Amino acid sequence: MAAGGGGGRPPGPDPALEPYVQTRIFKIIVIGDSNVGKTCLTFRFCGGTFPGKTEATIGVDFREKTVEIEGERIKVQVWDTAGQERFRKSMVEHYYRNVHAVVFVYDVTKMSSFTNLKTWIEECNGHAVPPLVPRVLVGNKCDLKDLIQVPSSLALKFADAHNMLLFETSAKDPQESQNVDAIFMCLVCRLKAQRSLPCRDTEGWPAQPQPHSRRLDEASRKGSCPC
Ligand SMILES: Nc1nc2c(ncn2[C@@H]2O[C@H](COP(=O)(O)OP(=O)(O)OP(=O)(O)O)[C@@H](O)[C@H]2O)c(=O)[nH]1
Ligand SMILES: [Mg+2]
Repeated sequence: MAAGGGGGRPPGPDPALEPYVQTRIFKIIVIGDSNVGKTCLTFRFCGGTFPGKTEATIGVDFREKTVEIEGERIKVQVWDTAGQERFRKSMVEHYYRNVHAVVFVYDVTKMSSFTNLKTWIEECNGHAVPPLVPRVLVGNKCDLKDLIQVPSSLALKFADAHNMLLFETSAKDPQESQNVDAIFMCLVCRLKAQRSLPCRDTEGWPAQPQPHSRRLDEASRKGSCPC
C-alpha cells in the first residue's frame, strides 16, 4: 500500500479546490448548395487537412475545435450541414436553434451556387436568427483559377448588401489553410467581443456595429484576425 493511503488520487492540488473554469461553446453552422465544399472547409479548419474523398452530407456532421483567444479557451462547434434538400429537410430546425454564427458558402466556379445564396439567406431569416448573429460569405474553390465564374466584384457587392464579410479561399490548397482558419477565427473573435457571459442565449446580446466586407487575402496579409 502506498504511504499515506492517498485513496488512489494522483499527487497535486485537489481538483475540487481549483477554481471552476467554464469553456464557452460557440455553435457555427455552415450553409450552402450541395457540392460547394462545406464538408471540405470544415474538415480543413477542424482537422487541418483536405479530405481525399467526400460523400454528400446527410443531415449534419459535427466537427469541433478548441481555440485560445486572449487566454480564453473556446470550443468551436461546427455544424457541417447537408446541401441536398432531401438530406436536410428534417434537420433544418436544429441547424438554426441557438446558432451563434452562420457561414454561407458558394462555389466560385459555379454561378448557380452564388445566385442560390438568396434562398439560403431567406431560409436563415425565416428561422428567426437574431440580426446580431454574425454571418460571413465564403467563395470556395479559388484554386480552380481558370474556371472562375463568380467575379470578386460581384461577390463583394452582394456581401456588402447583406452586411457580411467576404472570404474567397480554397479548402483544397494547403497554402490557403490559414485563410480558412481566419473565417472561423474572425467569427469567434466577434462572438467573444459581443458576449461577456458564458450563456447560449442569443437574445439580448449587446449591440455591435455591422462589419464591412473585406477580402480575406487583404486581412490575412496583415496576419491577424480580419475583424
Ligand atoms: N478544387 C477544389 N475542389 C474542392 C474544394 N473544396 C471541395 N472540393 C471538392 O468539391 C466536392 C464537394 O465537396 P464537399 O465538401 O463534399 O461539398 P459539400 O458542400 O459538403 O456538399 P453536401 O454535403 O452535398 O452539401 C468534392 O469533390 C471536393 O473534393 C476546393 O477548395 N477546391
Ligand atoms: Mg458535405
